[in-house]
Parts: sequence; structure tokens; C-alpha cells
Amino acid sequence: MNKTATAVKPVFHVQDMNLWYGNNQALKNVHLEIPKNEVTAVIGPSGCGKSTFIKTLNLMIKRIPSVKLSGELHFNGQNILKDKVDLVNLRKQIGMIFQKGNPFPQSIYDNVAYGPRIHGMKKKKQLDEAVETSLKQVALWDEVKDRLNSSALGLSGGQQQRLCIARAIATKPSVVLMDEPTSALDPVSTLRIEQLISELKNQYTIVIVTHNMQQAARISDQTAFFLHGEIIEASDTDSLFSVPSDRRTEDYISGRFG
Ligand SMILES: Nc1ncnc2c1ncn2[C@@H]1O[C@H](COP(=O)(O)OP(=O)(O)OP(=O)(O)O)[C@@H](O)[C@H]1O
Repeated sequence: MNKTATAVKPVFHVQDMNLWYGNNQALKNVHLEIPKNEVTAVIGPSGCGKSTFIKTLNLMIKRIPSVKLSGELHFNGQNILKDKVDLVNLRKQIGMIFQKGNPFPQSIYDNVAYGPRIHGMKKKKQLDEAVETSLKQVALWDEVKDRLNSSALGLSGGQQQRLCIARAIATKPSVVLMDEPTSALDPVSTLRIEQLISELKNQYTIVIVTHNMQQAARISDQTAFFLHGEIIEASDTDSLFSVPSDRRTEDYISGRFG
């Protein structure tokens, strides 16, 4: 792990967090610190609570009526489970990418301009700049600059996912959450997204849910291993994969279950 970054205050500090869907407890006493400008990978077998956890970080989970939450979730020092939070502003600061690139059925340009427009950017010159900068950051500009007004749905799966990342970063968030962003992609597109993640972490704090342990090992600085809603082990990625401290982590990463 980057030693200088660990001295900086974590972006998220999660303490004793519990979450229930009705009577079904999906997160149990979760404790985790997410450092700034690092990639944190969330791994674990199906149903262990990875997606639930990542969706708590931007409070998206609260849209589900049966959800009950307890504990503390500090974002940049503010307990966003307790304090009154402006959700529009929170989501501006925390972008999210899903498993399948889900561009809006609109032009490439309008997809990327969507966030800046919602947050009040009106001038065409500023919007043009925001679109160009975001598409350049995801290395998509050269591929699409001559067809910005074409439908985003005409892009390949890998391009659509990069477009969704451009859309997420166009509002200049500080955090990008990614829920299995490459699971629907071919190996070449996956590699491009992984390279992109490694570049983006200079500017953003990234939390990525992945089923792919090689991917977690390749791109993350810190890894949290979830099992049955609990974090069994969270540490710097090299240590977790080379000298796991818990037998269950060792069994999972060596493929004995999951
Ligand atoms: N909307 C929901 N309503 C009720 N229960 C849910 C809901 N979403 C998830 N759960 C339950 O919460 C638990 C954790 O699910 P979650 O989707 O977070 O796991 P996961 O680790 O992301 O799984 P996967 O790897 O299969 O995507 C599971 O028991 C699941 O059935």
C-alpha cells in the first residue's frame, strides 16, 4: 500500500455497519477504511454482500424500502448515515459504474453532458470542454470525436463501459464506485478498463467489486474479503493474496470455495 496515502485521512470510514433487507441481515459489523487515491477491491463469493456494501457508500441502497441500516459511515469526516445529507450533492461527489455499460439511449455527447447539465452547466463551450476532457480521460475521444451526435447504443460493449466511466467522471467526483465493471466484457476490453482504472486512481478514489481475483490482485492497493456479510480480512492487496491471515481467506483465494 502507498505509505504516504495511508497517512492521509481516509475518504470513507465505516464502523460497525449493519444492514438488513427486512429480516435478512446482509452486512454484519462491517469496519473498513477506504484510503484516498487508491483502488480498494471488494471480493467474496456470490451473495456475500459485495454489491450491498458498495451501494451503501453513496446511500443508493436507501432507495430500497425494506432496507434498515445501523452504524457509522463517514464520508470525508461526515457521518452520512446520521447527518442530513444532500443526496444530489453526494452523488456528484461519488460516481458509480455498473456491471453492464448502461448508456442512456441518447447521443454520445448527451450521455457525457448529462451530469454537468444537471448540476447547472449551461454554456455550450463549457459543456463541450467537459465532454472532451472526460472522453479523453477514458481514452475514447479519438474513437468517437467524429460521431459525438450518434447514439451511444451503437458503441461496442467495451466502448459503452468507457463512455459510462466518462459520464461518471464528467461531474468531477472524488470517488468512483464500480460494481463488476468488466464482467460482461471480452479480455481486451477488460484490459483497457483495468489500465484506465490504474490511471484514474491518480485523481479519484476507486472502490471496485470484482469476482475476478486476478483482477483484484492486478489493480488494487487494498482488498476486503467478504463472507456471509462480514469482512473476514482487509489489508493491502499484496499481503492478502500472499500471506492471508485468516484460513477462510486462504481457502477462498486458492479456489477451495466460491
Ligand atoms: N434488493 C434486495 N432485497 C432483498 N434482499 C437482497 C436484495 N439485494 C440483495 N439481497 C440479499 O442480500 C444478500 C447479499 O446480496 P449482494 O447482492 O449484496 O451479494 P453479492 O456479494 O454482491 O453477490 P453477487 O456476487 O452474486 O452479485 C443476499 O442474501 C441477497 O439475496
